[in-house]
Amino acid sequence: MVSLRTGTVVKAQTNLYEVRLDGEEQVILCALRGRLRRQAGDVLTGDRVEVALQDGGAAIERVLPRRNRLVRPPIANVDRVLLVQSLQEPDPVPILMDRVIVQAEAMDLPVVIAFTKLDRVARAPEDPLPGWAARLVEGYRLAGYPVHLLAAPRGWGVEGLAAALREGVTVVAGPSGAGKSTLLNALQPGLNLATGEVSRKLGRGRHTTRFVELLPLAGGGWVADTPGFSKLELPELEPEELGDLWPEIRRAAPGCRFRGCLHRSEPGCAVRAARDQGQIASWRYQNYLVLLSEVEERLAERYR
Ligand SMILES: Nc1nc2c(ncn2[C@@H]2O[C@H](COP(=O)(O)OP(=O)(O)OP(=O)(O)O)[C@@H](O)[C@H]2O)c(=O)[nH]1
Ligand SMILES: [Zn+2]
Repeated sequence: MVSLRTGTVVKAQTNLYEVRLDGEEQVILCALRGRLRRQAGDVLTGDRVEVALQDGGAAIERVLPRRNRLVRPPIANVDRVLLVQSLQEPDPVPILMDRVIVQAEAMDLPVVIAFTKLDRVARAPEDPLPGWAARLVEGYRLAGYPVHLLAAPRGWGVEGLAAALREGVTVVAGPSGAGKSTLLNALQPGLNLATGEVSRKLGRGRHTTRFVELLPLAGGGWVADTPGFSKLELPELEPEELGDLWPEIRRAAPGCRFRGCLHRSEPGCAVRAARDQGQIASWRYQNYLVLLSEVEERLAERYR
């Protein structure tokens, strides 16, 4: 008797796959069905698969269509990017955050922002933030991103973030030392990731071939054990496309006088008007201009 079931690959290794069948807690080890075997490596962590269960054995029969896929880490069907950034040590560099966000936006991935180490800049979770931090949070909230403020070792903000990650698969991004491992440990007390471990797993060492694993979170949902978006390069795009990757610019742009407005110095620019009215944070707008120049320079180099 063969029974066909669907499930999710939680860990793809060479020719061996850990699959969690829908509706079950347990993870089973699967081989690949012949025809798929030639394309090993085409089955990724996060893939939705059809599994044939037959006395004693389990084999992946088919990979169901993917909604998306990341190259680094190799993972399919990502639901969101969690951008983790400490409020202090390392200090936030907003344009670096915006570079990560632009990459996620280019893939249509929702972004959730978690500012960690709140206890370094506030005595209590409700205390007002220093001005610079308040402007940072405000700018991202104006853009429409959910922003969480946390101090995981004190339990501040952990529940709210857990609720935001309850569904689907999350890939974490953020600089070394931002508190990613600390945060994941707070979200899944069984994990016991050594602090500093996430980046070691990043594979900054050249020879690391490691397998991405989806870890279940205590409050529901899954998180990839390997961070993504560590490259700060912008995706290939035309200058006119950059604004689409900034939600607050995207919303205002239809009001611009000229189609193809780059929102720099064109007359009748609704994006600049929105900035003047405080609907777009001026630092976000400035970062957009910096990245716009970068996109233009890269384009110019291509024709040189
Ligand atoms: N005060 C305070 N310290 C924190 C907080 N979160 C993390 N830390 C500390 O910050 C340091 C770095 O935290 P990690 O969790 O290792 O950071 P990471 O992002 O995983 O770092 P990499 O693995 O290098 O990418 C550790 O010493 C943590 O104890 C926090 O909310 N408040
Ligand atoms: Zn404009």
